[in-house]
Amino acid sequence: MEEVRSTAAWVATHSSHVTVDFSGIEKVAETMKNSIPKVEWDFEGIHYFDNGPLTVQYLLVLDTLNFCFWPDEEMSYDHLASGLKVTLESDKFAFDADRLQKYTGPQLRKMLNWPRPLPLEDERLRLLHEVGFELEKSFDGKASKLVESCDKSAAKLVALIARHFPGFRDHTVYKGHQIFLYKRAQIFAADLWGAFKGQGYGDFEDISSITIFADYIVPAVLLQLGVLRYSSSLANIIKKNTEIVSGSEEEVELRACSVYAVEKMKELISKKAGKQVLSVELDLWLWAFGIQCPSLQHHRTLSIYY
Ligand SMILES: Nc1nc2c(c(CN[C@H]3C=C[C@H](O)[C@@H]3O)cn2[C@@H]2O[C@H](COP(=O)(O)O)[C@@H](O)[C@H]2O)c(=O)[nH]1
Repeated sequence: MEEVRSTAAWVATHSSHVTVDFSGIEKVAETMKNSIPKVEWDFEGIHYFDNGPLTVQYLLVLDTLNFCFWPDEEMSYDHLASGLKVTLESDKFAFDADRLQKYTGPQLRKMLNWPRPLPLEDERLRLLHEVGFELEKSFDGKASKLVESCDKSAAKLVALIARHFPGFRDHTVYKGHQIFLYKRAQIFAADLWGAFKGQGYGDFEDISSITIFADYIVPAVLLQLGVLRYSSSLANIIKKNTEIVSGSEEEVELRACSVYAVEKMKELISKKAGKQVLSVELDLWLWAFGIQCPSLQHHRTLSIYY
């Protein structure tokens, strides 16, 4: 999304807690120019897929709830993806718009096979209800209709989602400037593209316009790769597992500098390799690398956006 790229760049050129290290980017680009990383979408084998509209419904529900697992140290993304998959395989009407509007906490925990309250459980329910209500009101209850109305444009899909679903409006004000990150809206487009291998509901002419998804894993990976640098006070906060407030300068700089750094990395690798690399591909490689590093210390922000 252009407004994600340009506003993330504004943060990166005005930041102080997090800075982008271009020599780090150069080094990573140099190592990757010949072997551009290809991580398979669903490399874990945990997602529902039937090559049809029900998969689109599954991915929208998945990305409605795809945030903030860290408060429960036993919970991670794969519990969400696989729990929703099992739910849909045992009841193909489970994600119908009217059903989404009525789920309760105990029902959601049962879906995810979770023995205790989920992190931000009330918010997860509110967001599920919101998506069910809006799908019913504007898209005949079907996420596939939402995707069909975006003319094969990922950017249009992200804009449509931001317009219809307040819970996906991942933006903030940083030093008086509005910054757009749209992590869950963009990852929904990328999940469609990955699941359907660029065909059918995943056929986007402008998938190259999607940036990385500003979550809490990728910034930590970029720090480890020497692509990002943290101030000593920020490094300390993260080391002590102290929470960082949503909307704070530190949080916005962690997320936006990650987007900007990978956009720069993408440009450099594409130039060196002589062919276009996608941010979506770099993201998946960075994220997969991150979740395999058990010692990775990421920042902790309570957020419904990532
Ligand atoms: N940047 C980026 N962030 C991603 C993903 C994914 C999953 N992508 C699926 C698509 C294809 C693959 O096969 C994956 O299965 C989740 N996340 C974010 O990470 C955090 C979860 O971390 P932990 O608490 O350790 O599970 C949380 O903010 C979540 O929103 C990604 O791809 N990129």
